[in-house]
Amino acid sequence: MLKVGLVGWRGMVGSVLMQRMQEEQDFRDIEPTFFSTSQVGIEGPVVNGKTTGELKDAFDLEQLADQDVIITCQGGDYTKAVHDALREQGWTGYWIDAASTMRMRDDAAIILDPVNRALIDRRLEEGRRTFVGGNCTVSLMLMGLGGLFEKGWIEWMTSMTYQAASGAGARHMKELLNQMGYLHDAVAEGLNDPAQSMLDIDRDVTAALRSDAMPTEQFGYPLAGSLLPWIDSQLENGQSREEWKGGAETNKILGYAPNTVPVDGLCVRIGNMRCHAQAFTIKLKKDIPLADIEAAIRDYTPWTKLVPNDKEATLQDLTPTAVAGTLTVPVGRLRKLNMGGEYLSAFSVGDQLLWGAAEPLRRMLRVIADR
Ligand SMILES: NC(=O)C1=CN([C@@H]2O[C@H](COP(=O)(O)OP(=O)(O)OC[C@H]3O[C@@H](n4cnc5c(N)ncnc54)[C@H](OP(=O)(O)O)[C@@H]3O)[C@@H](O)[C@H]2O)C=CC1
Ligand SMILES: N[C@@H](CC(=O)OP(=O)(O)O)C(=O)O
Repeated sequence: MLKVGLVGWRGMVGSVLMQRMQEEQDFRDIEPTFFSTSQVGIEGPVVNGKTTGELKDAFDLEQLADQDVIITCQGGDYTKAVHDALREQGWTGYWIDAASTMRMRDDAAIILDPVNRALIDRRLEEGRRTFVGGNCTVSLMLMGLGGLFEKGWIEWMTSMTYQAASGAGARHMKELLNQMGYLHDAVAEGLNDPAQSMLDIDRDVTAALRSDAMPTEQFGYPLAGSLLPWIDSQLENGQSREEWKGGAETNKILGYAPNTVPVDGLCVRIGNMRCHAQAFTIKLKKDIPLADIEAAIRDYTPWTKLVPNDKEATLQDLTPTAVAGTLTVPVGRLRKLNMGGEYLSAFSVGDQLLWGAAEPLRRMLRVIADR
């Protein structure tokens, strides 16, 4: 049975991974060992009713080297500290990672098997051993629009994102809720007073947003009642790193040479919990009929869902409220823009902790276990 070491299973992405692995009975086919960077020696999790022993030290290269597969959701610093050191020691196991650190390395493949299973199989045949989950917005975009790439119809694309707090981690999700509570508390009395004007209430909300008492330790700025048009670090060309990933990772996942299909846009954090949404402007190579476009999207993966471009269906099915906690990736608002028949608009939503983070990792483990 495959020996699998799990690191980072307690975090936000890791807990969703654990939940999905239990739902799908993945633990039946592996011998798991749980590691921690901070809780060594403490009892590990109970998995499908079975205890898993004491937590091992996630920096103990000898214990790690005993694994056939290591899955980590611990983050980039851990990857930097451990991966290369383990390889240098001669470890030839499979490393499956959620962090972005190694995504663009030549010796690593980005995994999103409903989209690039053939490429993953090729890399396995070539003897590659390092597999990394894609950036959440990129993976969710491809789960929705991969059918259009497969047809070769896209010349270029912009993606304007509406990204959830969960992309920044559990503590940020808590802070978002605390910010919402703080704003509500600041005006609760006035809200219940019919004599209070909305203008006065709004003024108090703005004052609360700007107040030093607004909880902003994690994000650094108010997100609730506002938005943050910058995600990840700053690059010299004015892009955020999150925006850069759109073009770089899309082309790598599809096995294209860099920038074969240019993808760029603006990435924005908004006040929702765990679903990333994206608005796309797609420049088609030619004027493809809308019905053909809809068919290519509808049939792409079992999880891709075409939402008719009407108001009721859109507000019912194309929102974080409808999608959170599910694997469905709805795509809607499909219409030709006034710029001409080659210009298509689209909108999609996806749970960034599932297809955006945990799901491709557990499915890669399955691919390896089934070999
Ligand atoms: N592919 C993608 O799009 C995404 C990738 N990621 C990647 O996954 C990494 C982990 O993200 P995320 O899960 O949000 O990070 P978290 O901060 O939620 O968890 C990371 C680690 O923090 C430690 N930790 C300390 N205190 C606690 C606590 N109270 N509860 C739970 N864990 C705690 C745990 O390690 P220990 O048990 O060792 O103490 C845990 O594994 C990111 O750094 C990023 O690289 C994240 C989101 C999306
Ligand atoms: N940066 C993403 C989440 C994430 O961790 O992405 P990446 O794995 O590419 O660093 C967000 O904040 O929504």
